[in-house]
Amino acid sequence: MTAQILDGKATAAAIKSDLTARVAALKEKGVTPGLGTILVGDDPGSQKYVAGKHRDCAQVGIASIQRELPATATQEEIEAVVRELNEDPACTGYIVQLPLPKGIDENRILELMDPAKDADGLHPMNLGRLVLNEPAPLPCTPNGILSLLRAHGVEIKGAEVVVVGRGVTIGRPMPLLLTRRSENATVTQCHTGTRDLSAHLKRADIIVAAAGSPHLIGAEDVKPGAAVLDVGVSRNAEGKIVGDVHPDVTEVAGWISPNPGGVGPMTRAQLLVNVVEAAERSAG
Ligand SMILES: Nc1nc(=O)c2c([nH]1)NC[C@@H]1CN(c3ccc(C(=O)N[C@@H](CCC(=O)O)C(=O)O)cc3)C=[N+]21
Repeated sequence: MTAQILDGKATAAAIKSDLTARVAALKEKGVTPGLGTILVGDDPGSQKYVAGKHRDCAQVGIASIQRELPATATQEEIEAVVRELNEDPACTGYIVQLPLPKGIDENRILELMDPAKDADGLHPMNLGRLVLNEPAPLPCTPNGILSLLRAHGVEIKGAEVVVVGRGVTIGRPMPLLLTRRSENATVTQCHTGTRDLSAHLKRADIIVAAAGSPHLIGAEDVKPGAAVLDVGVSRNAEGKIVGDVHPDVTEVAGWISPNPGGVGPMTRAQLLVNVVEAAERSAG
C-alpha cells in the first residue's frame, strides 16, 4: 500500500482563494487587514518563513508590515516594537517570529502583545481562552493540521491520536484542539520522557509528529492505514528539510503529509485566517 498525500500546498491554496474574496469584501467596508512580523536576528530559516508569510499576504491582498531587528537587539528594543505594532491601526494582527535570540525573555514579549492582534494564537490570554473553550484565535499549526485532515476526509471523531512533542506552538495546544467536543478525538501525548513510544504509535489512527527529531518514526511504528502528519523541521548538512517521519512510512500509512508541502503551507494559511478573522471582528 502507498499512502495518499495530505496535500498542504493545494489545501492552503484553496484557503487562500477563499480569503482573497473575504479581504476584498473587507476593503469595500474600508478595512484593509495588515499582518505585521517582528523578526529578530539573521537565522536563514526564520528569514525564509517570514518572507513566505509576506508573499502569502500579497497573494490575498493583506498589507505587510515588516519589522527587523539585529541579533544584538535588547529586550527593551524588542518590546518597543511590540508596543508600536499594538498602537498601529494599519496592523490588524502580527507575530513575533520565534525563537528569539538567547537571553531574551520570550514569554514577556508575548504577554506584551495586544491579544486582539495575536495572529499566532500564542498569547497567554488566547491560550487560556482555548483551555476554557472560549472563542480565540487558534494556534496556526495545530489548526492547520485539523484543516488538512478535514479537507481530505480523514475521520477525527473517535480517532486515537498520538501527538509526539510538547512544544508551545504544536505539542501543547494540539490535544486541546483535538479533544474539543467538535473534534472528539482521544489523545495520547508522548514526549522524550515516554517509556515506549513505539507501543503508543502502533495504536494510533492519527500520528502528529512534532518532536523535531529526524526520522524518529519508522514504518515499524505505524499501524497500516494510519494518517501521519510530519511536522518536524530539522535540516541536514545541505540545509534540506528532514522530517520526524522516515520515508518508508509511506508504505504502511493510509495518509501522509509530505514535508515540505504538507503542514508548513497550512500553518501559513491559518495565520492568514487569523488575520482576516480579527479584521472581520473589528469591522463588525
Ligand atoms: N511566532 C511564530 N509563529 C510560527 O508560526 C512559527 C515561528 N514563530 N517560528 C518558526 C515556526 C516554523 N514555521 C513554519 C512555517 C511555514 C513553513 C513552510 O511553509 N514550509 C514550507 C517549506 C519551506 C522551506 O523549504 O524551507 C513547506 O513545508 O512546504 C515552515 C515552518 C512557523 N513557525
